[in-house]
Amino acid sequence: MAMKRNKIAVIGAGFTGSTTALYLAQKELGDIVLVDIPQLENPTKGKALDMLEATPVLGVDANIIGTSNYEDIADSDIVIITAGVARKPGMSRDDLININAKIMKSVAEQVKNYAPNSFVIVLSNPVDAMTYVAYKVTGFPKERVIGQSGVLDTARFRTFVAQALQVSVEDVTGFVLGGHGDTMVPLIRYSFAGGIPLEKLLPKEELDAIVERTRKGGGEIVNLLGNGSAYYAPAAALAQMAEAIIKDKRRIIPTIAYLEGEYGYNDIYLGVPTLIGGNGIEKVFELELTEEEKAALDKSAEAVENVIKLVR
Ligand SMILES: NC(=O)C1=CN([C@@H]2O[C@H](COP(=O)(O)OP(=O)(O)OC[C@H]3O[C@@H](n4cnc5c(N)ncnc54)[C@H](O)[C@@H]3O)[C@@H](O)[C@H]2O)C=CC1
Ligand SMILES: O=C([O-])CC(=O)C(=O)O
Repeated sequence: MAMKRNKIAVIGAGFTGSTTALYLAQKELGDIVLVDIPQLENPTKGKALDMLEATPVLGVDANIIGTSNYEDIADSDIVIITAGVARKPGMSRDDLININAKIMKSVAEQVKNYAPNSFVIVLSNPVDAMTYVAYKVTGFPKERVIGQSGVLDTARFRTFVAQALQVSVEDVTGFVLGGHGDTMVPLIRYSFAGGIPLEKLLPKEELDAIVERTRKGGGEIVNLLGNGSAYYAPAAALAQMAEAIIKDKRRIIPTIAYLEGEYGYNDIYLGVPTLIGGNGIEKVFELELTEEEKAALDKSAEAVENVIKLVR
């Protein structure tokens, strides 16, 4: 049997979607279908063609098309959903719930119809609740519907730690649990630089400040950009998750997973450490938490539950 390239659909060809498509092409992970609404069909085709014309210079083979026709996502192996509205200064991610839930429902219906065997990776905010909507509407098994927050949140944490220590970002690992909001729970106890616990390398006040900056990391970019939210780092996170599935890398990375009893929560999507490979989410790691850490996670889960309640 002839081998075929993977097919990856990216729904929403705005800042995060188009940047993700470019990273996917650069990593030569498969052919890419960029989808946006009919009113933006020409700009979407234009972005795709422009990217395609970069491939000879980049030295990668990937077909890239732009479309507003969902038939074009037929039989995609992976569908990345970035469709929706981004927040502006002064807004919280949760303020997007009504408008983005509507968009997510319509997109998830199309994914269910045209790409029934795909792995779905959700970015649209509020992302924990949007991943829940995608899961319910597609009816796909929980292993195949995954949300992105933790790779981005730990990337921000790692950046700030590396800056403080003046060391390579590669040697810093982070660990963030909970919802993708200001209540997220970066766990210092599980974070290291070159295997050395961060608590041995930085004073408590400095670590506390890094935790606080990480929690508000999305808002920091929103305030700087003025009219939209982060996209380079979020897109890099999406490409890493797609790569983990396509190459069956069996990476241990934090993702937004459906919980059925893990950490004491039920019928909720929440950020937790997971094993990601060729079958999607292959495992949720349940760790012992201190009382203080568990209380912080409970608070974050409650904030997520309050939003999911609105779409359940
Ligand atoms: N989970 C996370 O860590 C992050 C989440 N986000 C979220 O991702 C979403 C996208 O952000 P950006 O790309 O910056 O926004 P953007 O506004 O640049 O792009 C969104 C695109 O979605 C399109 N769209 C709307 N309805 C659609 C539909 N039914 N089908 C296809 N496309 C549709 C819009 O036309 C637009 O082009 C936002 O909700 C944002 O809050 C952004 C960064 C990080
Ligand atoms: O802050 C936002 O609205 C976008 C986002 O989720 C992030 O950059 O973490």
